[in-house]
Order: sequence, then C-alpha cells, then structure tokens
Amino acid sequence: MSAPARSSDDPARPAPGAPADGPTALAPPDSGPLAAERAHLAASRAALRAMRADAEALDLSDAAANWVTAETLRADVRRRIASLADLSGTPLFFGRLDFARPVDGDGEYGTRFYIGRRHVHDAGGDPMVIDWRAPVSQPFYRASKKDPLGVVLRRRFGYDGGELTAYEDERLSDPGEEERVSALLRREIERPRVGPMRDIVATIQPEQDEIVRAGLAGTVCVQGAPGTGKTAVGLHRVAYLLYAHRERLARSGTLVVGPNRSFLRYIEQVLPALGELEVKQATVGELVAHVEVRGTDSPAAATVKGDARMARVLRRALRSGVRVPEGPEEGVTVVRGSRRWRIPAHEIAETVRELLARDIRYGAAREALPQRIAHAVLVRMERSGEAPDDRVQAAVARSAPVKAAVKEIWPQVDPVKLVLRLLSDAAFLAEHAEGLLTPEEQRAVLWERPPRGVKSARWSAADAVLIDEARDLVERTGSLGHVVLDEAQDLSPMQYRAVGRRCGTGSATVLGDLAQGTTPWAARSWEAALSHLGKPDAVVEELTTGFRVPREVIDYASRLLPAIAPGLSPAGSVREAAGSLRVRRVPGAGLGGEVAAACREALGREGSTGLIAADERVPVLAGALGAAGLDWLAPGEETSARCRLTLVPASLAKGLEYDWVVLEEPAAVVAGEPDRRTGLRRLYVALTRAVSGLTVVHAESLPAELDSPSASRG
Ligand SMILES: Nc1ncnc2c1ncn2[C@@H]1O[C@H](COP(=O)(O)OP(=O)(O)OP(=O)(O)O)[C@@H](O)[C@H]1O
Repeated sequence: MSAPARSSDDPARPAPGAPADGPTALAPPDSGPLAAERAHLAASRAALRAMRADAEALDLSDAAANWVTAETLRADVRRRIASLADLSGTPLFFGRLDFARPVDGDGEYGTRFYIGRRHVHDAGGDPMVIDWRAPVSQPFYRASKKDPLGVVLRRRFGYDGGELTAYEDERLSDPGEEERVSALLRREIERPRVGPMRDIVATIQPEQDEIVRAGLAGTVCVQGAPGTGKTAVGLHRVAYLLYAHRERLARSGTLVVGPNRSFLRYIEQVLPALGELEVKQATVGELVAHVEVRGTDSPAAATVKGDARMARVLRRALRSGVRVPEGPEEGVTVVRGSRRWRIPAHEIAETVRELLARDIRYGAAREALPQRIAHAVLVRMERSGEAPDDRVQAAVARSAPVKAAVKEIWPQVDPVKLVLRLLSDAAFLAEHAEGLLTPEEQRAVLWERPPRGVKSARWSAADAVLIDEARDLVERTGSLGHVVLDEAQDLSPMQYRAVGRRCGTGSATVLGDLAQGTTPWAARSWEAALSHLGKPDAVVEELTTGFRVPREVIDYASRLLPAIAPGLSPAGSVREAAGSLRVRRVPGAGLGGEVAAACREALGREGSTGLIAADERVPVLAGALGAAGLDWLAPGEETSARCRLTLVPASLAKGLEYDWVVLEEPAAVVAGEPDRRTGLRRLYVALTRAVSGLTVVHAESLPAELDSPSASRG
C-alpha cells in the first residue's frame, strides 16, 4: 500500500478531501481526488436511479402474447426493480482499477473502472460501475506486485454510512512502493458486529476469490479453521455463479443448506445485499420433511440410521416386494376383439429380471413393465398379420389383466410405510440387513414399541432421511444447479446422500471444519464425505487465514486441536488485539452474578455480545441476566442498538459470531456432550465465536486440554 486509508473518523487521518498519497495537509472536501471520486459516486447514484425509473416505467401491456408470459415478464421486471435499489449505507462502489492499456469492461473499452456490487451504466450505456463479478473486476481481488495483471493503480474506498470518506492506493507497477496490509481491510474486519452477517465483497482475499470464481461444473470442498471465511466465500460463490451462469441457474435453481434456522437467519441478508434475491435456504431437516419429526434417537441408533449401509438395506427391502413369476399359471392373457394373446410366465419373468438388473428407479421400472408386456403382445399380433399401432400398445398396457399382473409382480410401494416396517419388524429388517448390519446394530434401530401406523410414529430426524432415501429409490429427486452446504462436517453419510441427490446433475460447494464436527457421525475425512455426496472428484481447498478471532483467542482455542483433530494445523489470525482473552475463576456460589457482570462489561464496548453456555445452563443464566437487569435475545433474533446481548446455548453457536463473547463454565460445555472428544469440539466452537475478545468465566476446573499455566488471567 502506498498510504494508509484516510478517514474522517480517525484522528490519525486527515479530514475528508485529503489526498491519500499527496500532501497530508487538510484540503477542502470539494477539491482533490476525493472530491472527484465523490462526484463519480453521485453521478453513479443518479444513473442507478435512472435505471430503476426506466425499469419502473416499462409498459408491459402489449409486450406479451399471453397471460403466463406477461406474468413472467412482470415478475422479471419486479425482480430487476428490487435489484436496482440503492441501499442506503451500502456503498455503490468500493474500488477502482486503472489499467495500463484499454481493456474490455462489460462491452466498453477503457482504462479506468469502478468496481461495485452491481452494474450501473449512464444514459448512453457506458459503464459507471462494473459488477464485482465481471471478468474485468477480477484483478481487483487478484492483482499483486508480483503479478499486476495489467493494473497500474488499485484504489480502495472507505465509507462512513453511505458517504465516501477515504481512499487507499496501491501502485502495482511501482517497484519502489512497499507492500503493506490494507488499512481499509483491517478496518472492515474490525468493524463492530451488530445485526446479521455482512457481505465481504470489498475485501475478498486472493485465496478466497479463487474459490468464489471456481467454475460451475466442479464441486469444491473448503476445509477451514473457524473464521477463515468459509460461509462468506460460499455465499459469494453463489452470487458469482448466478452472475456467470444466470440463465442456467435460474432454470435449475440454487440452494444454501445450513445447520439450523438461527444460522440461516444470521446469513439470510448477505445474498440480497449482493442483489441476489432468488437463492433458497434450508436445513437438511427441511429438505427431507416428508413426515413430522417428533422423536429423537439415541446416539447409537442415529449413527446406524445415518450410515450409508442403510441405503443398501432400504434398496434390498424395497426390491424384495418384486415377485418374479414362476408357475405357468402366472402368464398374462389379453383379449382383443375375438382373439386372445398369451404371454407366458417365463417371458414375463425374463423382463422382470432384466428390469431388476437395470439401474433404474423402482417407479420407472414399474411403469416400464406394463409397456413391456404390451409390447410382447404387439409382437405376437404383428407375427399373425395384424398391424397394431402405438394406441393399441397403450390400450393393452392399461388393460385389466396387465394391470393386475403388474400389481402382483411389481407392487406400488409407499416409502414411509417401507421405513415404518423396517424399523418395526425385526424379521423383515434381519432379512434385508443380513451381512450389512450386525444383530446389535439391528437392535439399535428397531423401535422398542412399534407404532400402530405412519401417523402415530414418533419419527426422528434420521428416520426422515431414511424416508427421503426410500422416496428417491422409488422416484428420482429433482436436482438443482448448485448447492452450497455449510457446516458440512456434521452430516451423516445418509444426509450427504440426501443433499447429493439434490445436486445430482449440478455441482456443490461444501464448507466445513473437521475440528468442529460435533455429531457422533461427524465426517472423519472429506474424501469419505464427498463420496457419500456423490462428488468423489471434488477438489479440497484449505483456508488458513482467520478473519474473525484475534490471535490470542485462536491460540488459546487451538490448544484443543491435538485432542479433537490431530491432523489439522492451527489457524492463523490477521487480527492482533492485546487483552482480547480474559480467563476468570470465580467461586461457584457467585457464578451467575459474575457472568452477568462480565456481560455488562462487554456491553460497555461497541457491537454485539454473546453469552455462550452449556445448553442445560441456559435457564439458570437467563435468570441471572434478568436479576442483573440485562435484556437478552435468542440466537437468530437480530441484535440492535437497543439490545446487543444474545444468550446462546452451545449447541446453537456454530457458524455465529459476536463482537465479545462471554463463555460460561467450559467444563459444563464439555460435559454436555455424550463423549469427551465431542465435548471438546463443542468447546472449540464456543471459544472461536469472538471478534474482539473472549471472557471465560468458570467455577469448576477448566478442562485439562485447555488449561495451562501460560493462559492469561484477567
Ligand atoms: N476477506 C474478508 N474480508 C473481511 N472480512 C472477512 C473476510 N473473510 C471473512 N471475513 C469475516 O470473518 C468472519 C468469519 O467469516 P465466516 O463466518 O465466513 O467464517 P467461517 O470459516 O465460516 O467460520 P466458522 O467455521 O466459525 O463457521 C465474518 O465476519 C466474515 O465477514
């Protein structure tokens, strides 16, 4: 960087209007480069307003021949108008590139381009702001001194609210200029967190940009320590893919899968801020909501139900209902006019065996069977001199004797009933789990008291996934164009399969951290997980630079790594914040009060505060906060200037972040999980939610893996 950012709100920096790399004397705001940039901002805003007014003025009354087309057009225009909103507080552009030679920027040759969230052009069609996703914008993220990509100047802009207040230049072709960490990037990363997750479009880093712009055809898996930007990268990647493959993805659809609703609420505004309003979001549970989930499984049962072997058990069970005709009396006789046509049992048996051998869905084979029998009838008709056409074939296929035979041979199967039977009928399960599940595993999945029917069954989340698998065996699940799967380390193999079939003909972005896996079935390797997803050839990338957690805190949390994920290296941090870690031991009797006091202290700072505790401690802490007169929110409820404290059960902390985190009783967080490794992983997640700092308040001893004489006390 040639100069640190100039900003009006930083006493170390000159007032607005000061040139960044010229003299640092105060300059009137209406002169110099900053004034010129502000003028371009004002002109771009006016151009955007004009574009929106044009879209609003579109008269569609004669544009479409029919009602459906007119509705589609209207919806398109509504979307366009919405996407052209000038969001106050969201800068229209955040960067500028000056090239040495003219390059193509959205159809216009030039040497200077402003990079922003969306494309803006003037009345003559010339670009005022180029979409960050356009090819010409790429050097903004990737150009370096080593490889300037034709860029002579990269300028980053700083804003306060909607106002342009600073800029920062890098002269990439100037060998004399030393490389520095961008002050604007640092400022962006350190901006206090309130409200939902923000986009990072102005500061995407080169290694993140490579993932964001990876092609649509391939699946990318990102392993990354807490706060390395996996979620941010995944969301920006969807926005990028929608830009680069708009038509194809508009047809096929895109989906972001997250671990729970509060997480989805936390991230839901990122894509709209990037102008993308059409991306669906769901949890895995919502994707497979074919039955109402009211039950829970023991960890042992859920692990077996989530194992990929269950897919084979289901397949066997489903196909066991198919009966290959054997006796001669099982042939089919069709009467047409005065003639009778008989297809012998052995011929039908051959067709059935062939359909079983082919890898087609149960339902598709069931539809093919009557056609195949009818075809055999037609062949016989032709041989005896008749000339039947397709209509005759269709009529034979629909005839009562053929229908009756098909019902007998290839019965219709209700996937829900199939799963119900497997989980209730020990003999049926044993027959189809033979050689796949041990007797103990079979006992684990069987209901102790089988329900009377589908409605009264207390289905668990894992059962719903089994039903989804069974449905897919009967009828193929539709595939989307692209699926982003976040916190992927927690999925069971059967859940991977459920997500995988929803991008069977598309691609996926898989995001996760093996060290944060907190389910008994959590992925041990990305290779195995990706093969369950049906994308064994996916590339695994690693992100190692942490943007959330200050170094002191991530180093503290990383003490757990040898116990929870020995193969993974600790994350780095771009953030140094002295005094960011405080560990306080207090007497057991005063724990609640001390925790409330730590929260009050954290609330004295700007930004959000998260109080994270073992799930079962939440009610007690709610009481302690109440007694201290502190208002608090539940995760997923939006923090505001009025209420900035969230009480977070440890089980819901994943993926979230708070400016300051107060973590109560780490030992209880560990003890809240069925085994120690999972407990320590849960603790690792809780320890890595903080942006500015972490206060650990405990009465019990700290878990040995975390405790060490060198831990700072305060
Ligand atoms: N290039 C960047 N510029 C500015 N901020 C960034 C950048 N990359 C990530 N961040 C910020 O760092 C924080 C962590 O990002 P994110 O939640 O995507 O990380 P993650 O890897 O998904 O973390 P976790 O594993 O804890 O879920 C967010 O506040 C995000 O906005």
